[in-house]
Amino acid sequence: MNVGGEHYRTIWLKPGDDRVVQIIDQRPLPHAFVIEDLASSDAMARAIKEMHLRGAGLIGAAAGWGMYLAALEAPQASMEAFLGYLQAAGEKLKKTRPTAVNLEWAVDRQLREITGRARTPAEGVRVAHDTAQAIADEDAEFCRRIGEHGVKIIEEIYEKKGDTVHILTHCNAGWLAFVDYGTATAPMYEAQKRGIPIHVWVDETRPRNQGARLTAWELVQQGVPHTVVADNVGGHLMQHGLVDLVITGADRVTRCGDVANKIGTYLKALAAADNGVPFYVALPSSTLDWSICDGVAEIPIEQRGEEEVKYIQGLSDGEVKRVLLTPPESPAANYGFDVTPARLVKGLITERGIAAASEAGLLELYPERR
Ligand SMILES: CSC[C@H]1O[C@H](OP(=O)(O)O)[C@H](O)[C@@H]1O
Repeated sequence: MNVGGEHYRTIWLKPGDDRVVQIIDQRPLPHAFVIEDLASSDAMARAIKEMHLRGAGLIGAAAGWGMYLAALEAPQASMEAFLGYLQAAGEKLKKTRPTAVNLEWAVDRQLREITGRARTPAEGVRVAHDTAQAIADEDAEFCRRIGEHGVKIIEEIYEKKGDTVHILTHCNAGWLAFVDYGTATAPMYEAQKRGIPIHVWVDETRPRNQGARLTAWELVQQGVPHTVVADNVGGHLMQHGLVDLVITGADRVTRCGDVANKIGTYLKALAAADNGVPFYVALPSSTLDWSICDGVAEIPIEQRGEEEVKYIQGLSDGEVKRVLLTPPESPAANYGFDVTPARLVKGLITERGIAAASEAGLLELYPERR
């Protein structure tokens, strides 16, 4: 990914100090670009919970590196004490955010690899390091492949239309939400590379405004034409033929194809269905939860603090400020995610190809899950 012409990932081990993980702190974006050092598993847990970093794939990679930091700080005297510390650190990391399944998946993968491959704490540290790096590299590679599969949808629309393809996206499922490329944005970047003219409608995504702050910033960095719209504009745009395609990310997708994603996604899918606009969801397989089918009943939905709804942050006189938006007495509710039923999803763009949003469709791409 591109920041001021320089290539960055969203998370990496600090050059020259392999006891420190570095991340892009997403809180001051788009007004300041800040790199943060994280030197303990507690610091990583805090960074996930307080959303210094966010997005399903990135919190998975962060959990992987968080377990590596836990391995460094764990007692090294016996394997039993070492593993006990890692179990507890894993539980702490898993509790930070409940909806994106990547977090749980990365912690469990680390525990499995360490218990299966290490005989001493020193070996455990090495395995934790290699596994964290593998999770991050895999995330980037899977997103790259999602771009290659997803671009075919854009290409097809362009061939029929012969004019700019207008794509609507919600929240930030871009490279900031993963290790590189992103999911919803990967097909857009691939289209741009292939010379297909695109324009992106960016939902602002209240209350934290990941669309207005992060997706818009990413698209500026990549030079992709886009327009930020208030969250409620999508239906109007679709009614007037101004959206050819919707692509969003996902935080958890059930084996039956139900999709949990940022609050407001469901309303976009309803509007898309009513207007015959294809609604696609892009995700790596680390976002699939094979253990559940009914997303509305079974996916835990994160509720965050009311201050995220009541206050808004922006740049004023060169300073990032936070101002109160509501009467101070009004209580606010902050549901972070909603579930879009599989019937509203035209297809799931994965690293292995595009699947129908159904158990049969997913099993065709992932036969080892049968
Ligand atoms: C597919 S991950 C991007 C994703 O991240 C979101 O949530 P958050 O910013 O709260 O971590 C959201 O659901 C996006 O679509």
